[in-house]
Amino acid sequence: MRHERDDLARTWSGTHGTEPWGALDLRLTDTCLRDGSHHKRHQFTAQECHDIVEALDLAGVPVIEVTHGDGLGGSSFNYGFSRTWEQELIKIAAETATRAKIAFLMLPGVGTKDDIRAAQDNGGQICRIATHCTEADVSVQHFGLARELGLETVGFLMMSHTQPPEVLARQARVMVDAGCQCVYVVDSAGALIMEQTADRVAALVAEIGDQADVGFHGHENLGLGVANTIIAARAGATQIDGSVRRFGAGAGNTPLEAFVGVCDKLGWTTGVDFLRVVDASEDVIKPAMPEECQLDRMTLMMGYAGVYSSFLKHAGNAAERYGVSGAQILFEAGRRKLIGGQEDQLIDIALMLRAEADKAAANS
Ligand SMILES: C[C@H](O)CC(=O)C(=O)O
Ligand SMILES: [Mn+2]
Repeated sequence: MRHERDDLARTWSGTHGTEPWGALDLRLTDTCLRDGSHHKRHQFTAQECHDIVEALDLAGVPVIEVTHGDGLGGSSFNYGFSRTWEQELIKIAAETATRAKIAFLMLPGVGTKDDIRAAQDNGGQICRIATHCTEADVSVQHFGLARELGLETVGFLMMSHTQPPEVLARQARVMVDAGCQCVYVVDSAGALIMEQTADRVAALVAEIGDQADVGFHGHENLGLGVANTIIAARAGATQIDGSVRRFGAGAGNTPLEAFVGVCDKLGWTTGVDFLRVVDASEDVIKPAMPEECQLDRMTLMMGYAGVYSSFLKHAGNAAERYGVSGAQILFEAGRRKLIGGQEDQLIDIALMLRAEADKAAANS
């Protein structure tokens, strides 16, 4: 069986000719067990965490992110309570992985410094700190602590579509000066389109490339996850996020298994076994998903209006509760330029839409 798999991989890899960007070497992070937590409404079981980590580790995925969808401390009334405590999930992941490093996410203000210490005690090795893309300054003390603790550090500039490349580059500089070793352009809304991704990544590479890596985290809300990720890599991103089977917020993340297949064909190195990661997708990830991530009216609206992907379930809940259109809630959220942490405003928007509908009905 192994022999056949090797033959198959040899037959199909690099079949599309010379890649003008050369043979890139990328480090992939799977985020099913963190970004997918939004899609799963934070209901991962210990067994699912174990099985997913085991399968991804076997496929050779080098980094696996595990945390509540909104990062350490996210289990709350505002964001949704976890079924299994995230520190327990991190511990299970670290005990299960034989090769992969376990990463965890934290948003300053949602998580605390003590949460970072606990995540490290439970086996987390990479501390990823996320801020809105104009607020990198709130991450300074957390990067300082993470480096002091000997953790590897990654910075997340969320909602990167809202700012031009030069603003993002300045924010990346703040993170790097604080001790961040890789800054990600994070397309939280799945709103970036090809060259917009490349320009942002290139600006970060020009600003911090001699001191730190640049990464890219994509979402599928306009169906551009893989395309944006390819162009990000060509622009210099060397750390790449995705989720097997797109298991993530909104329409999901860049499908990691598809991206691995593309890399094989381009002659880029990821260290991930395409056939094994496809098996993981079918046999382990799919059964753990509540349903496939959909490219539908709601998620397309997120990409179109530039809405934070994590708002999807909150908008759906508000729409159901007040009998209004979820897509209209998201459209208005985009118009108001809401950012992560403003989930409560989705309720305000639903109430406004309800009042407008009641008024229209009374006048008709
Ligand atoms: C907390 C968010 O879900 C982080 C993220 O994955 C994104 O902004 O995208
Ligand atoms: Mn995301």
